[in-house]
Amino acid sequence: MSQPASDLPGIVITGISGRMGQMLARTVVESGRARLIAGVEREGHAWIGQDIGTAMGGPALGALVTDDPVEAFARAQGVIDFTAPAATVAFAGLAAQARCVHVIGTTGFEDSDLAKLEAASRHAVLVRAGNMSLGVNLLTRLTRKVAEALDEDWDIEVVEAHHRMKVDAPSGTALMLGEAAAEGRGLPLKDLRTPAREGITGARERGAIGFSAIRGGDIVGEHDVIFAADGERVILRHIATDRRVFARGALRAVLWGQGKKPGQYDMIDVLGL
Ligand SMILES: NC(=O)c1ccc[n+]([C@@H]2O[C@H](COP(=O)([O-])OP(=O)(O)OC[C@H]3O[C@@H](n4cnc5c(N)ncnc54)[C@H](O)[C@@H]3O)[C@@H](O)[C@H]2O)c1
Ligand SMILES: O=C(O)C1=N[C@H](C(=O)O)CCC1
Repeated sequence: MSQPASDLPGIVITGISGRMGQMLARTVVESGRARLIAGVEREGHAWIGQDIGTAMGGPALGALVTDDPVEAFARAQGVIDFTAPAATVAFAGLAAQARCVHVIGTTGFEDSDLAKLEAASRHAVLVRAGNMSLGVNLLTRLTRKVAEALDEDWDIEVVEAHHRMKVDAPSGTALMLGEAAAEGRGLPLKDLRTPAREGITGARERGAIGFSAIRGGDIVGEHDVIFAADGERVILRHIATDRRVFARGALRAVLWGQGKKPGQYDMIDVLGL
């Protein structure tokens, strides 16, 4: 891997040592369409001060890992952020101050976090999606269409599976698919969402949308949207086998966001779906 010396957009990756952080670093550098200028990690992390490439076990890239996002964002045009909700909310304020395009892949936000991201997007471009892959974003469109076409005789269930280290459930993708299904039914997801099932739950409520989560091994991300009626089922499925699909989407988003008006966007905007 080597970096082009040019006026390509400068990118900072937060959570650089993470599963997605490292995949993003490789994707940005290999693309030749952007310059990786710094990686951000938590204060006290073993990678602070090291070159990103050498910290990842490869050749040097001429970009360091830092615990100072303010300084790093000041030199950048874009921030790609797959970390954790509290970190992302803090980065959103700093990225907006630096007028960087902030691409957010982090999942697991509370409504109060989302309000803070909305506030940051008044000053800068923010692109957020619970899944940045082309396949899943296309699947949200298909889900909405199928939910529109089938009445409430068809029960909707979203089933997702991820690796053993994932900390949030349902996944951001499952929520995107649930929102798409609810949109197809003409209501917000909060009105249709079934609480997690355990014990004597009673029979299923007509029209509700249910979620189930599996956690195990190194599963990258699998999602089924099941439409179940008496005597037949329709199942829409996406399987991710490589995190590169998320990283490619994030790179596309950070390049797309350059020069756009401040506001909050998603991958449907980026992909033009
Ligand atoms: N939207 C998508 O397409 C997509 C795809 C994959 C993962 N994700 C989401 O991205 C997030 C990260 O996933 P992961 O598998 O890479 O997790 P991970 O635990 O491997 O990596 C997270 C990284 O963030 C760092 N971090 C946490 N707080 C920080 C802070 N305050 N400052 C700097 N760095 C900080 C951690 O040290 C870690 O290196 C999760 O929310 C996950 O659900 C989204
Ligand atoms: O590995 C993860 O964590 C993933 N998170 C996103 C989600 O919550 O849907 C996307 C898939 C991988």
